[in-house]
Amino acid sequence: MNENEIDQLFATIKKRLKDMPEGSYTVELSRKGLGYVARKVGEEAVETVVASLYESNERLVSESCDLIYHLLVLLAVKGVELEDVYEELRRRRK
Ligand SMILES: N=c1c2ncn([C@@H]3O[C@H](COP(=O)(O)OP(=O)(O)OP(=O)(O)O)[C@@H](O)[C@H]3O)c2ncn1[C@@H]1O[C@H](COP(=O)(O)O)[C@@H](O)[C@H]1O
Repeated sequence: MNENEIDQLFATIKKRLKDMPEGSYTVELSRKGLGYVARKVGEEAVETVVASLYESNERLVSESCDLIYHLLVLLAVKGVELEDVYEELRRRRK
């Protein structure tokens, strides 16, 4: 399978949540609970908006990475597969 960066990151996140190694930020985040992870997604979304309006494209790229990472952790914590998201995107394709 031709895995992209997002597929690879999601696989790593799921592995961290399965193995629960110490020192992993993903594990640290998941231990704080669903509400905390969900709030982090909201916080990173706001930071992405601020970067797009008031900062550089470099900052926008950086905040987008934070947003994507935290969204992937949220999906993994909820047990949603990235493939389900891809499928929905394909369903919407015109
Ligand atoms: N892509 C990421 C990634 N993007 C962002 N972050 C973390 O998200 C945090 C950004 O949020 P903040 O700026 O709010 O940071 P913070 O103040 O430390 O966070 P809080 O105290 O508010 O929770 C930083 O600590 C970053 O390290 C990430 N942490 C991990 N990854 C990747 O996820 C995979 C698993 O990482 P570990 O779980 O650390 O092994 C690896 O491939 C990593 O490269």
